[in-house]
Amino acid sequence: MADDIINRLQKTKTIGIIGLGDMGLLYARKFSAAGWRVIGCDREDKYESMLEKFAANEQFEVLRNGHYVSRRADYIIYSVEAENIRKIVETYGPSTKVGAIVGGQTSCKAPEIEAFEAVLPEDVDIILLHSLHGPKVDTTGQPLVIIEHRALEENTTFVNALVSCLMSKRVYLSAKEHDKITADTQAVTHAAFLSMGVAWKEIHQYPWETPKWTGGIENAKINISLRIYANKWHVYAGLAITNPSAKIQVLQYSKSTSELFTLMIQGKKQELKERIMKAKDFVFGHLSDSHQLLLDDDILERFSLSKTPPGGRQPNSHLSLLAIVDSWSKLGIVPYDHMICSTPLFRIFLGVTEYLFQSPDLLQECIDVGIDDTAFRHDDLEFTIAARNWAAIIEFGNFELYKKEFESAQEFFEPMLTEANAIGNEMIKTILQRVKERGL
Ligand SMILES: NC(=O)C1=CN([C@@H]2O[C@H](COP(=O)(O)OP(=O)(O)OC[C@H]3O[C@@H](n4cnc5c(N)ncnc54)[C@H](OP(=O)(O)O)[C@@H]3O)[C@@H](O)[C@H]2O)C=CC1
Ligand SMILES: O=C(O)C(=O)Cc1ccc(O)cc1
Repeated sequence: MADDIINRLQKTKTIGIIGLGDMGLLYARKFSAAGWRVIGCDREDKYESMLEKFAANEQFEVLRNGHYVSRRADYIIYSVEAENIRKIVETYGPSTKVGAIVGGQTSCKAPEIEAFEAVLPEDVDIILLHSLHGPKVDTTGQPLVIIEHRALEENTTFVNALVSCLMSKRVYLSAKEHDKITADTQAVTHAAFLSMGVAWKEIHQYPWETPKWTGGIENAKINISLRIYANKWHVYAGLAITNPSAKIQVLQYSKSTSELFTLMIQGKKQELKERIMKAKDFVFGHLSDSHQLLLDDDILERFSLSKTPPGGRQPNSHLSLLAIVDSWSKLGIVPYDHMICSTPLFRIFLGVTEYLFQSPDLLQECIDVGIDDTAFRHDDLEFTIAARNWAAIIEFGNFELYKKEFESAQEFFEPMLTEANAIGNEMIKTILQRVKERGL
């Protein structure tokens, strides 16, 4: 975008952020550093502490509550818990400045739009955002979804001028398209790693202390699972529970997991192999011979949390990876089509899955282990139960139970979360660099 347009807009426009948590703060800092006038607030009862925290050292202004932000800002971004979006918009929406634009950063757009349409005056435009990464990830090159739901052309120009400082890859979608794709790239991805965490907790094992889980693929599973458990439960609960497509997809993931596991314990090797090969063909069949793998086991080998030198890759049934390919195939999803809304975690999940399915010997080894080796039976049983439990919690939309399950595993992993986050950051940086080099 031309600098003169940005400069002109910066002289007249004010950006408002309601919710100065992790993502709101990221936006407030980025926009104010780029020269925009930014005002923001968090919950009113935290006003004094927010002033203390931010007034002296930040370039944005902290106000008492969302009314003060709404009446002054030309673009107001709600960056609050998904569960509460309706209530919060009902509180501050009527105070929106005449002719302003309103948007939100919540991870599922159907409830956000519903709230805005129900509450906002008609003279207010609606342009939604969703940065597809966590608050600690560099915004450069990451997907940023923009949903121009109800907007005059001059207002879309303004929002595009504003977000250009994030240097993200802008993706224009409808709210419906966004929710359908992110159900896969986010909700199911999280369901898989949440289930791994619960399974480890249930068998009372820290995977970095057990030689069974060594090697690159295992490092990716461990680091990502712990990365999720180091975050806030409401982010994951909100994006899964409020997204209707997520319920269907997470349920299929659980169904695929239990059906594959059943074939394993029944010893039905031929049936298992046929089902896996059929799913493989659907998901990866279109890749050309020159397709370069997103990841390989070696590149992930060094990101280990283990204190003892890595003993090299160990055989595993990789039920969690077999099940994602089976569920993509059952739902008719080609995950490569979802790269436009990919998060770092999804790219890693797809990367390790692709590696497994594109390495014929490794895939055969999984099938053999699944059928002939009982070493992973208990783990796979717990994984199957955990996947079903998450699917039920999401299907019934139970935030309280989600929180309880999440925090119980979070507590189990607590001693390792800081270290896992640090190593996870390094792993993600390396992988993103590689993905970038390949222009993906
Ligand atoms: N974290 C992530 O990786 C990403 C999150 N998102 C989405 O962005 C949104 C924000 O997430 P995130 O920043 O991580 O979460 P946080 O919990 O860090 O931030 C939300 C903030 O909003 C505050 N808040 C609650 N009610 C009000 C209110 N009435 N007025 C003003 N502020 C209020 C919260 O206060 P309190 O905690 O006291 O309730 C909290 O500080 C969520 O919808 C999430 O799904 C999107 C992309 C990435
Ligand atoms: O990459 C992930 O899946 C994360 O865990 C971070 C995240 C969480 C919520 C979002 O809406 C977008 C990104």
